[in-house]
Amino acid sequence: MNSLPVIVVGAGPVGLTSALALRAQGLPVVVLEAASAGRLRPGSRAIFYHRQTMQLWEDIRAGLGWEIANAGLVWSTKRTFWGETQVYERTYPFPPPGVMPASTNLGQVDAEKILFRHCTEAGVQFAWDQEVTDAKTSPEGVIVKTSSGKEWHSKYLVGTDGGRSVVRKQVGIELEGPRIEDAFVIVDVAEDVDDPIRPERLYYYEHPAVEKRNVLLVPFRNGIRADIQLRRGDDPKHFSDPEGVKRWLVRVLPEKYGDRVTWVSTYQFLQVVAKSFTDEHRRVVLAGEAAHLFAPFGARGLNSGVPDAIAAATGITQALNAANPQQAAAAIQEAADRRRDAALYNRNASNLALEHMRAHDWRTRLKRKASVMIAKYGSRAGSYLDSAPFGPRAAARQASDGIY
Ligand SMILES: O=C(O)CCc1cccc(O)c1
Repeated sequence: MNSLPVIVVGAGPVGLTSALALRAQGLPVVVLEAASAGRLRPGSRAIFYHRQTMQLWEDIRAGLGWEIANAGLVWSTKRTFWGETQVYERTYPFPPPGVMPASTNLGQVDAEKILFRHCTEAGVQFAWDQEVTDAKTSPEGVIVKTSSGKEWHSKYLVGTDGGRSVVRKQVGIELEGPRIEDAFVIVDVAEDVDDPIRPERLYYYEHPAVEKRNVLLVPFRNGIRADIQLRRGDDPKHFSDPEGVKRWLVRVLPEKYGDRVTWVSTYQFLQVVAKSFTDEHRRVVLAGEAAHLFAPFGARGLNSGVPDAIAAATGITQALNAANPQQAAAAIQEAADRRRDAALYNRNASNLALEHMRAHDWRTRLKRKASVMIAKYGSRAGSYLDSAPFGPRAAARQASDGIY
């Protein structure tokens, strides 16, 4: 059987980005996807794309970053409350023409539709209904078996098949890290386009209408994401079954949204990173959720999956053009190590956000309380309260040239 230069496993946003980045290098690409053509995954999932992410998309495919920027909703005001008191507000000016917004907000399903169209226009080949059942690497390449009974041979493979990645398991790479005990319920509601809420990101510590639970509201194009942080001892079902969702949702959003729920999910977040982003033969590179899973606060999931995908494509291109096998292996290892370093940095950033929200440590509780007391006298304390639930603003500098 002829060996393809590279296969991508998984047609989610990171897989589609890998495919486009490989096409940008002039390589033929086949994407294997377990689902059938046209599948639509429920839920908003990733909704928040940083400017760097849109710029990376624009770099690999002219017009793509801008299309996603324009398709999304740009909220320019963020506000934070402690109980009933507003402790911070900031409004950003709209960027001048030609400058990408600092972020845009678009449901992952809609971003995927745009990425998929660009992939087909760029000549990416898709093989649907191809659930990977077996993946083996050797010094020569990769052999993948799929549920359809087909066997696929390639020199390299990008594993973007999500948190339960079969590719990762097949090549014997484990995820390391904890599961956070606190539970969060995340709800999407459809926006009322004739009478939308103001496009503002709101964070409430101790929301008075929901017995002092923390609540985050993030508007995105045609929708709003509402997250509630449950208390220890709360029964997640009480907040996530249809009646339960409605009970708390209509206390944090106008009543009409109680009948506009489109998706509900309960999470206990994993904060895990793969032990290695490549296999022993340097033939597979893991990217996105196949390589790391973080809590969404700080939006470091897809925003780091995109640079993972591009690093994998660059490493594989270098390996295919390398003068000898040692040089090829070094190119793959370098890409894998760089993105693993970035993932460790991103996990730490996400851990800091979670620790701030959970406030299990007395020092965090003290710092938060002190900040509330002085927030009315200056914006620094308020700014801390506003940004801390999302972790440090900085991207993974040392690890990834300033990208997530
Ligand atoms: O305000 C921010 O910087 C991030 C807001 C956000 C967006 C999407 C998901 C999430 O958990 C937080």
